[in-house]
Amino acid sequence: MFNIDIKKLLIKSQDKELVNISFKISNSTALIGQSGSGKSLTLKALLNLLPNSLICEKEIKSNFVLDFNTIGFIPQNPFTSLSPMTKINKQFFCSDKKKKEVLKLVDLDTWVLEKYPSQLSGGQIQRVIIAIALSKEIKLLLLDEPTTALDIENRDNIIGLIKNLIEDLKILVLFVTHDIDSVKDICKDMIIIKDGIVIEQGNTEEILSKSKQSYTKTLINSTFKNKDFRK
Ligand SMILES: Nc1ncnc2c1ncn2[C@@H]1O[C@H](COP(=O)(O)OP(=O)(O)OP(=O)(O)O)[C@@H](O)[C@H]1O
Repeated sequence: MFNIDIKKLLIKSQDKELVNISFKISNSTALIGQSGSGKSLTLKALLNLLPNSLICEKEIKSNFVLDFNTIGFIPQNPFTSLSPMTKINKQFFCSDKKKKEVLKLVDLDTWVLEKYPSQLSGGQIQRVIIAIALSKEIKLLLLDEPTTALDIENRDNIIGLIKNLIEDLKILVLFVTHDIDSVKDICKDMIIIKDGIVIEQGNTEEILSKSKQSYTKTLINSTFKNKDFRK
């Protein structure tokens, strides 16, 4: 199985330390924290897409090469993520055979290839974006609140799809979300961050049921609806 050991990730602006964390990913892992806690910066640092105005120091060990070919990224807003004037077919960079294969993985038929993004629903576009990510041989999938812009039915479908993909493809997942219900469904591990610092990390079920950290408890209580899960 793949694994990543982020021994050091320090992100600073000219006058402020924004993120200073270390964590391991050897499973499907959720990254949870309030707005402004440093989740998106962490993903951008892994993608090497931080703005030039920020300083980043990182020390990462992994048992595969971490680059654009091995990392897939699913953004928050599917509606602005694809080129609006280009048919879906031209937004893939792989063979027709591979397109068919990955569209099947996300439960879409090849008819979508002849459509423009505006002709698809939000859930369909998010599936296309996941299919594009899977058209490379990725080993790590970064998800940045991938269901925020979707209605509840599409949200549940996409969460179900991601869960199946993790099980079938055996890839690592780092899942940024505010939705603790879906963390329970998808992620074996979780990392809680606050103001750029790791507050707690470990097994999801243990943290959700036994955390002693007041910050974690507040996060869980404010967003976690399925109370029966907690003991
Ligand atoms: N380019 C930048 N320059 C300076 N500070 C920044 C920059 N980008 C983000 N920040 C600051 O870094 C902190 C972390 O931001 P980040 O976007 O990672 O938060 P987040 O946890 O993803 O929040 P949200 O859940 O709202 O998306 C915030 O205080 C933010 O204002």
